[in-house]
Amino acid sequence: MSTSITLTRPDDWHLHLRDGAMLQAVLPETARDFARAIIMPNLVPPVVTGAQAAAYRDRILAALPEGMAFEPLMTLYLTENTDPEDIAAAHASGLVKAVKLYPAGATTNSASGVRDFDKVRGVLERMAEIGLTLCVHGEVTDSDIDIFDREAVFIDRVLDPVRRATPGLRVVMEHITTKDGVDYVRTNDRDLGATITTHHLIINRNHILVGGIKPHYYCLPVAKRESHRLALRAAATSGDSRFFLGTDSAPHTDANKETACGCAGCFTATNTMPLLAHVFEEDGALDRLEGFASKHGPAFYGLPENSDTITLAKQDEPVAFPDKIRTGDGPVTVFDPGFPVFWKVA
Ligand SMILES: NC(=O)N[C@@H](CC(=O)O)C(=O)O
Ligand SMILES: [Zn+2]
Ligand SMILES: [Zn+2]
Repeated sequence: MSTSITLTRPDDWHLHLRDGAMLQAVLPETARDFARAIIMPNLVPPVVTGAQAAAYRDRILAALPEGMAFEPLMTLYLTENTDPEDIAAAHASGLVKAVKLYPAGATTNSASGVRDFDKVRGVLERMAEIGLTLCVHGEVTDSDIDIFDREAVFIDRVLDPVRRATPGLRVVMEHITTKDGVDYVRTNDRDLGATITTHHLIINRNHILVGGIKPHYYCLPVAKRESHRLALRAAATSGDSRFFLGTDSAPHTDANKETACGCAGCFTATNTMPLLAHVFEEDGALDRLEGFASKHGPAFYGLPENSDTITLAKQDEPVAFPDKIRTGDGPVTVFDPGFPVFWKVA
Protein backbone atom coordinates (compact mmCIF):
# COMPACT_ATOMS: atom_id res chain seq x y z
CA MET A 1 0.00 0.00 0.00
CA SER A 2 1.30 3.43 -0.69
CA THR A 3 -0.12 6.76 0.39
CA SER A 4 1.02 10.21 -0.47
CA ILE A 5 0.01 13.76 0.31
CA THR A 6 0.85 16.92 -1.56
CA LEU A 7 1.17 20.17 0.35
CA THR A 8 1.84 23.78 -0.46
CA ARG A 9 5.62 24.01 0.01
CA PRO A 10 6.27 24.61 3.72
CA ASP A 11 8.26 27.36 5.45
CA ASP A 12 10.24 27.20 8.66
CA TRP A 13 9.34 30.07 11.00
CA HIS A 14 12.34 29.56 13.33
CA LEU A 15 15.69 28.36 12.00
CA HIS A 16 19.37 28.60 12.94
CA LEU A 17 21.68 28.58 9.91
CA ARG A 18 24.86 29.80 11.67
CA ASP A 19 27.63 31.11 9.41
CA GLY A 20 30.71 30.05 7.46
CA ALA A 21 31.34 26.32 7.03
CA MET A 22 28.33 25.37 9.15
CA LEU A 23 26.00 27.56 7.07
CA GLN A 24 27.37 25.98 3.91
CA ALA A 25 26.58 22.48 5.18
CA VAL A 26 23.18 23.01 6.81
CA LEU A 27 21.52 25.37 4.34
CA PRO A 28 20.77 22.70 1.69
CA GLU A 29 19.16 20.52 4.37
CA THR A 30 16.49 23.21 4.82
CA ALA A 31 16.33 24.54 1.25
CA ARG A 32 15.56 21.05 -0.10
CA ASP A 33 12.06 21.06 1.43
CA PHE A 34 11.36 24.61 2.60
CA ALA A 35 10.85 27.76 0.52
CA ARG A 36 11.55 30.31 3.25
CA ALA A 37 12.67 30.50 6.84
CA ILE A 38 12.83 33.05 9.62
CA ILE A 39 16.58 33.19 10.24
CA MET A 40 17.63 33.52 13.86
CA PRO A 41 20.17 36.29 14.54
CA ASN A 42 22.15 34.69 17.40
CA LEU A 43 25.48 34.64 15.64
CA VAL A 44 28.71 35.65 17.35
CA PRO A 45 28.57 38.65 17.27
CA PRO A 46 24.77 38.86 16.95
CA VAL A 47 22.93 40.36 13.99
CA VAL A 48 21.88 43.64 15.57
CA THR A 49 21.67 46.25 12.80
CA GLY A 50 19.97 46.39 9.44
CA ALA A 51 23.38 46.52 7.78
CA GLN A 52 24.46 43.33 9.55
CA ALA A 53 21.22 41.60 8.52
CA ALA A 54 21.75 42.61 4.89
CA ALA A 55 25.31 41.24 4.96
CA TYR A 56 24.17 37.98 6.61
CA ARG A 57 21.41 37.60 4.01
CA ASP A 58 24.03 37.95 1.26
CA ARG A 59 26.20 35.27 2.89
CA ILE A 60 23.21 32.92 3.08
CA LEU A 61 22.33 33.45 -0.58
CA ALA A 62 25.98 32.97 -1.56
CA ALA A 63 26.01 29.61 0.28
CA LEU A 64 22.92 28.34 -1.57
CA PRO A 65 23.83 25.56 -4.01
CA GLU A 66 23.16 26.15 -7.72
CA GLY A 67 19.64 25.27 -8.71
CA MET A 68 18.15 25.54 -5.20
CA ALA A 69 15.66 28.27 -4.35
CA PHE A 70 15.35 29.66 -0.84
CA GLU A 71 14.34 32.97 0.69
CA PRO A 72 15.86 33.89 4.04
CA LEU A 73 13.51 36.07 6.11
CA MET A 74 15.85 38.11 8.23
CA THR A 75 15.53 39.09 11.88
CA LEU A 76 17.34 41.51 14.16
CA TYR A 77 18.61 40.65 17.63
CA LEU A 78 17.10 43.01 20.19
CA THR A 79 19.54 44.59 22.62
CA GLU A 80 19.10 47.30 25.22
CA ASN A 81 20.88 49.64 22.77
CA THR A 82 18.79 48.84 19.70
CA ASP A 83 17.87 51.98 17.76
CA PRO A 84 14.13 52.12 16.95
CA GLU A 85 14.87 54.06 13.75
CA ASP A 86 17.33 51.44 12.45
CA ILE A 87 14.73 48.74 13.04
CA ALA A 88 12.00 50.78 11.36
CA ALA A 89 14.21 51.42 8.32
CA ALA A 90 15.16 47.73 8.01
CA HIS A 91 11.49 46.83 8.17
CA ALA A 92 10.40 49.51 5.68
CA SER A 93 12.96 48.30 3.15
CA GLY A 94 11.47 44.81 3.34
CA LEU A 95 14.74 43.30 4.59
CA VAL A 96 13.67 42.41 8.12
CA LYS A 97 10.54 40.45 9.01
CA ALA A 98 10.90 40.22 12.80
CA VAL A 99 12.92 41.25 15.82
CA LYS A 100 14.11 38.56 18.22
CA LEU A 101 14.03 38.96 21.96
CA TYR A 102 16.42 36.84 23.99
CA PRO A 103 16.38 37.37 27.73
CA ALA A 104 20.10 37.76 28.53
CA GLY A 105 21.63 34.39 29.32
CA ALA A 106 18.57 32.31 28.36
CA THR A 107 20.13 30.26 25.57
CA THR A 108 22.92 29.86 23.00
CA ASN A 109 24.63 33.22 22.28
CA SER A 110 22.17 35.30 24.26
CA ALA A 111 24.64 37.28 26.35
CA SER A 112 23.78 40.52 24.49
CA GLY A 113 20.06 40.02 25.12
CA VAL A 114 17.73 42.04 27.29
CA ARG A 115 18.12 42.32 31.08
CA ASP A 116 15.95 45.35 31.78
CA PHE A 117 12.72 45.30 29.77
CA ASP A 118 12.09 49.00 30.45
CA LYS A 119 15.11 49.76 28.27
CA VAL A 120 13.43 48.29 25.16
CA ARG A 121 10.02 49.87 25.73
CA GLY A 122 10.62 52.52 23.03
CA VAL A 123 11.62 49.91 20.46
CA LEU A 124 8.60 47.74 21.25
CA GLU A 125 6.26 50.72 20.93
CA ARG A 126 7.74 51.59 17.56
CA MET A 127 7.34 47.96 16.45
CA ALA A 128 3.68 47.97 17.47
CA GLU A 129 3.14 51.14 15.41
CA ILE A 130 4.72 49.74 12.26
CA GLY A 131 3.42 46.18 12.64
CA LEU A 132 6.82 44.50 13.01
CA THR A 133 6.66 41.12 14.76
CA LEU A 134 8.53 40.36 17.99
CA CYS A 135 9.76 36.77 18.23
CA VAL A 136 10.35 35.79 21.84
CA HIS A 137 12.54 33.18 23.49
CA GLY A 138 10.18 32.85 26.45
CA GLU A 139 12.16 31.79 29.48
CA VAL A 140 13.14 33.69 32.60
CA THR A 141 16.74 33.26 33.63
CA ASP A 142 16.52 33.80 37.40
CA SER A 143 18.66 31.22 39.14
CA ASP A 144 15.92 30.56 41.69
CA ILE A 145 13.43 29.49 39.02
CA ASP A 146 13.54 25.81 38.17
CA ILE A 147 14.49 25.22 34.55
CA PHE A 148 11.26 23.28 33.93
CA ASP A 149 9.19 26.27 35.16
CA ARG A 150 11.01 29.00 33.25
CA GLU A 151 8.55 29.23 30.35
CA ALA A 152 5.44 29.41 32.53
CA VAL A 153 7.02 32.03 34.80
CA PHE A 154 8.11 34.08 31.78
CA ILE A 155 4.52 34.31 30.57
CA ASP A 156 3.31 35.71 33.90
CA ARG A 157 6.23 37.93 34.81
CA VAL A 158 7.41 39.24 31.45
CA LEU A 159 5.33 38.41 28.41
CA ASP A 160 1.89 39.29 29.66
CA PRO A 161 2.99 42.60 31.25
CA VAL A 162 4.94 43.57 28.08
CA ARG A 163 1.95 42.79 25.86
CA ARG A 164 -0.43 44.75 28.09
CA ALA A 165 1.93 47.72 28.11
CA THR A 166 2.32 47.64 24.32
CA PRO A 167 -1.11 47.23 22.71
CA GLY A 168 -0.97 46.07 19.11
CA LEU A 169 2.50 44.52 19.42
CA ARG A 170 2.55 41.34 17.34
CA VAL A 171 4.29 38.53 19.18
CA VAL A 172 5.34 35.00 18.33
CA MET A 173 6.15 32.83 21.33
CA GLU A 174 8.96 30.77 19.87
CA HIS A 175 9.34 27.03 20.42
CA ILE A 176 6.66 26.65 23.10
CA THR A 177 7.14 23.60 25.28
CA THR A 178 4.31 23.76 27.82
CA LYS A 179 0.55 23.53 28.18
CA ASP A 180 0.88 26.96 29.81
CA GLY A 181 2.22 28.33 26.52
CA VAL A 182 -0.54 26.66 24.51
CA ASP A 183 -3.22 27.98 26.87
CA TYR A 184 -1.81 31.51 26.87
CA VAL A 185 -1.91 31.63 23.07
CA ARG A 186 -5.46 30.25 23.04
CA THR A 187 -6.79 32.91 25.41
CA ASN A 188 -5.58 35.68 23.12
CA ASP A 189 -7.28 36.12 19.80
CA ARG A 190 -5.19 38.83 18.17
CA ASP A 191 -1.56 39.61 17.64
CA LEU A 192 -0.25 36.44 19.29
CA GLY A 193 0.97 33.21 17.74
CA ALA A 194 3.40 30.44 18.63
CA THR A 195 5.85 28.24 16.83
CA ILE A 196 6.17 24.59 17.77
CA THR A 197 9.23 22.51 16.93
CA THR A 198 9.26 19.03 15.44
CA HIS A 199 11.24 17.56 18.32
CA HIS A 200 8.95 18.91 21.05
CA LEU A 201 6.09 17.00 19.40
CA ILE A 202 8.16 13.81 19.76
CA ILE A 203 10.23 13.85 22.94
CA ASN A 204 9.52 14.54 26.58
CA ARG A 205 12.09 14.92 29.36
CA ASN A 206 12.34 11.18 29.89
CA HIS A 207 13.86 10.86 26.44
CA ILE A 208 16.71 13.11 27.58
CA LEU A 209 17.37 11.50 30.94
CA VAL A 210 16.16 7.91 31.23
CA GLY A 211 18.66 5.14 30.54
CA GLY A 212 21.61 7.52 30.21
CA ILE A 213 21.87 11.17 29.26
CA LYS A 214 21.14 11.90 25.58
CA PRO A 215 22.88 15.12 24.61
CA HIS A 216 21.26 15.23 21.17
CA TYR A 217 17.84 15.58 22.83
CA TYR A 218 18.98 18.52 24.93
CA CYS A 219 17.72 21.86 23.70
CA LEU A 220 16.24 25.02 25.16
CA PRO A 221 13.60 25.38 26.25
CA VAL A 222 14.21 21.87 27.57
CA ALA A 223 11.52 19.26 26.79
CA LYS A 224 8.99 19.00 29.62
CA ARG A 225 6.85 16.18 31.03
CA GLU A 226 4.56 14.07 28.83
CA SER A 227 1.37 16.02 29.57
CA HIS A 228 3.01 19.10 28.04
CA ARG A 229 4.10 17.21 24.95
CA LEU A 230 0.51 16.02 24.50
CA ALA A 231 -0.75 19.61 24.80
CA LEU A 232 1.70 20.64 22.06
CA ARG A 233 0.56 17.75 19.85
CA ALA A 234 -3.07 18.76 20.34
CA ALA A 235 -2.30 22.39 19.48
CA ALA A 236 -0.22 21.58 16.40
CA THR A 237 -2.74 19.13 14.97
CA SER A 238 -5.83 21.17 15.91
CA GLY A 239 -5.93 23.32 12.79
CA ASP A 240 -5.80 26.46 14.99
CA SER A 241 -3.97 29.02 12.85
CA ARG A 242 -2.21 30.59 15.85
CA PHE A 243 0.14 27.58 15.94
CA PHE A 244 2.69 27.00 13.19
CA LEU A 245 5.94 25.22 12.45
CA GLY A 246 9.24 26.66 13.60
CA THR A 247 11.72 23.79 13.67
CA ASP A 248 14.34 25.59 15.77
CA SER A 249 16.76 23.32 13.93
CA ALA A 250 19.92 24.33 15.77
CA PRO A 251 23.12 22.64 14.60
CA HIS A 252 26.03 22.14 16.96
CA THR A 253 28.94 19.84 16.19
CA ASP A 254 29.07 16.49 17.95
CA ALA A 255 32.19 17.72 19.76
CA ASN A 256 30.15 20.55 21.24
CA LYS A 257 27.16 18.33 22.12
CA GLU A 258 28.90 15.24 23.48
CA THR A 259 30.92 16.88 26.20
CA ALA A 260 30.78 17.73 29.89
CA CYS A 261 28.93 20.98 29.20
CA GLY A 262 27.03 20.33 25.98
CA CYS A 263 25.38 22.96 23.81
CA ALA A 264 21.58 23.18 23.58
CA GLY A 265 19.93 22.46 20.25
CA CYS A 266 18.43 19.67 18.13
CA PHE A 267 19.21 19.45 14.42
CA THR A 268 16.00 18.53 12.60
CA ALA A 269 16.32 20.24 9.22
CA THR A 270 17.10 16.98 7.42
CA ASN A 271 14.03 14.95 8.41
CA THR A 272 11.44 17.40 9.75
CA MET A 273 8.76 16.96 7.08
CA PRO A 274 8.80 13.13 7.22
CA LEU A 275 8.67 13.26 11.03
CA LEU A 276 5.74 15.67 10.94
CA ALA A 277 3.89 13.42 8.48
CA HIS A 278 4.40 10.56 10.96
CA VAL A 279 3.15 12.66 13.90
CA PHE A 280 0.12 14.07 12.10
CA GLU A 281 -0.81 10.66 10.70
CA GLU A 282 -0.53 9.11 14.16
CA ASP A 283 -2.96 11.74 15.46
CA GLY A 284 -5.37 11.28 12.54
CA ALA A 285 -4.64 14.80 11.33
CA LEU A 286 -2.67 14.43 8.09
CA ASP A 287 -5.11 16.84 6.45
CA ARG A 288 -4.02 19.52 8.94
CA LEU A 289 -0.29 19.27 8.29
CA GLU A 290 -0.52 21.75 5.43
CA GLY A 291 -2.07 24.38 7.69
CA PHE A 292 0.60 23.92 10.34
CA ALA A 293 3.61 23.81 8.00
CA SER A 294 2.55 25.89 5.00
CA LYS A 295 -0.40 28.20 5.69
CA HIS A 296 -0.64 29.51 9.26
CA GLY A 297 2.83 31.05 9.26
CA PRO A 298 2.42 33.16 6.11
CA ALA A 299 -1.00 34.26 7.37
CA PHE A 300 0.48 35.46 10.68
CA TYR A 301 3.34 37.30 8.98
CA GLY A 302 1.12 38.73 6.22
CA LEU A 303 3.11 37.02 3.48
CA PRO A 304 1.78 35.08 0.48
CA GLU A 305 1.68 31.30 0.63
CA ASN A 306 4.19 29.52 -1.56
CA SER A 307 2.93 28.71 -5.04
CA ASP A 308 4.65 25.34 -5.49
CA THR A 309 4.17 22.07 -3.59
CA ILE A 310 6.00 19.14 -2.04
CA THR A 311 4.78 15.56 -1.91
CA LEU A 312 5.27 13.26 1.06
CA ALA A 313 5.04 9.58 0.18
CA LYS A 314 4.61 6.73 2.63
CA GLN A 315 6.95 3.83 1.96
CA ASP A 316 6.48 0.15 2.79
CA GLU A 317 9.84 0.00 4.58
CA PRO A 318 11.29 2.43 7.12
CA VAL A 319 13.21 5.28 5.51
CA ALA A 320 16.92 5.56 6.34
CA PHE A 321 17.83 9.19 7.00
CA PRO A 322 21.48 10.15 7.38
CA ASP A 323 22.44 9.90 11.04
CA LYS A 324 24.93 12.75 10.65
CA ILE A 325 25.74 15.46 8.18
CA ARG A 326 29.33 16.44 7.53
CA THR A 327 30.34 20.07 8.01
CA GLY A 328 33.64 21.91 7.78
CA ASP A 329 33.50 22.25 11.57
CA GLY A 330 32.87 18.54 12.22
CA PRO A 331 29.87 16.17 12.12
CA VAL A 332 26.39 17.26 13.21
CA THR A 333 23.98 14.56 14.40
CA VAL A 334 20.54 14.50 12.80
CA PHE A 335 17.64 14.23 15.26
CA ASP A 336 16.70 10.57 15.78
CA PRO A 337 13.01 10.22 16.72
CA GLY A 338 13.62 6.77 18.20
CA PHE A 339 10.97 5.05 16.06
CA PRO A 340 10.84 3.95 12.43
CA VAL A 341 9.54 6.55 9.97
CA PHE A 342 7.91 5.50 6.72
CA TRP A 343 7.44 8.91 5.14
CA LYS A 344 9.77 10.66 2.79
CA VAL A 345 9.70 13.74 0.64
CA ALA A 346 9.24 12.50 -2.91
N1 LIG B 1 17.04 25.93 20.88
C1 LIG B 1 18.26 25.67 21.31
O1 LIG B 1 18.42 24.80 22.15
N2 LIG B 1 19.33 26.34 20.84
C2 LIG B 1 19.33 27.46 19.94
C3 LIG B 1 18.94 28.74 20.60
C4 LIG B 1 17.47 28.89 20.89
O2 LIG B 1 16.64 28.80 19.98
O3 LIG B 1 17.09 29.11 22.04
C5 LIG B 1 20.73 27.59 19.34
O4 LIG B 1 21.02 28.62 18.76
O5 LIG B 1 21.51 26.65 19.44
ZN1 LIG C 1 15.24 30.06 21.71
ZN1 LIG D 1 16.11 28.73 18.22
